[in-house]
Amino acid sequence: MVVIPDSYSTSGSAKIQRVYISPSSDFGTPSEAMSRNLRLFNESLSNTGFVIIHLDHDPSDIRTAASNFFEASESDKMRYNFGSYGNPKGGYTPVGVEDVGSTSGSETGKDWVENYVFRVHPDNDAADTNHPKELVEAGRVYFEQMEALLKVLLKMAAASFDLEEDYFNKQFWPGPNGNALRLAHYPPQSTSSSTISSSSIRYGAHTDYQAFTILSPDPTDDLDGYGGLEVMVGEEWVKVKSEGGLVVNAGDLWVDWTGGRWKSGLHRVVNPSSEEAMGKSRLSVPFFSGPRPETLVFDVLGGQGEGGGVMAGEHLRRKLERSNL
Ligand SMILES: O=C(O)CCC(=O)C(=O)O
Ligand SMILES: [Fe+2]
Repeated sequence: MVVIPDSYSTSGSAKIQRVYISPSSDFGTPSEAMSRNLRLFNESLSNTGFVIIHLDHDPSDIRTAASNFFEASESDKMRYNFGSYGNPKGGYTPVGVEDVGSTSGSETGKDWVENYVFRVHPDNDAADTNHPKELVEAGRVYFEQMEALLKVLLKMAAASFDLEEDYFNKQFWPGPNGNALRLAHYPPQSTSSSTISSSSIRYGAHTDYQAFTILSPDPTDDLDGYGGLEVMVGEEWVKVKSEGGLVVNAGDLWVDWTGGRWKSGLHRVVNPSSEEAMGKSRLSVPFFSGPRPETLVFDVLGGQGEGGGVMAGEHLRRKLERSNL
């Protein structure tokens, strides 16, 4: 039984809503509860670009596998570096390479994060590249859970705009699509790193590049002094309190798909402010989703219009180039 905490108030009238969903939700026969959830989902994404999803979910296996991996020495981890961040094979990227803020014009310098990325689909099987076995096994299970949830979210999106149930799902499957799992590890900041400048934060302000991102945040994010994920609502940075839910946000493509009705919320990960939290690491697990790269994304309500539409893969490529400069 999942208990949903009270809906999440932020500044002004814009609220990040909490929505309970079950993976077996049938959007073809809407019930009263379902209509309410759909309304909150739509409202939350329109006002903030974020929504918190509560469901039966246990990320402990992937979190344990990721923590074990990041504990290894730098040279061991570098054996799994297969190129720049965003390369098709994924793999390990050390601290001091990515600068995600530059994709949205914010200047905080290199991000204080190391990460591991992989994709699982028939034409780009994670097992074909030399990924660490323990990570891939736990990752494969988690990836499948995220894809199941994504399918439900895409149905909710279609229902929000009175489109046929599989309107968006058909743009993702059959793949290969833009889905990718990222394991993000933010090392303790009490130990200084020469690759990082003093203006750096854990992850600079940015919007996500594709469709939905489904994030399992670090549970300590809810505590005061621990930093963590923040989203810009109106003119204010607001701390995202997941309270056990998964944080879902709409990436840039939703702005194109919805003609701007849904926001691609600007977000960042800030440094801890308490002495205690500075000595702790943070681990988050975002799952990014995107349609097949050749998908032309245009306003589903307004039509394709004059020269409208953005090619999903092209948009992703441009954003990744900027983040690695
Ligand atoms: O670590 C987090 O909580 C957020 C990560 C993020 O924004 C991203 O990977 O795009
Ligand atoms: Fe993000």
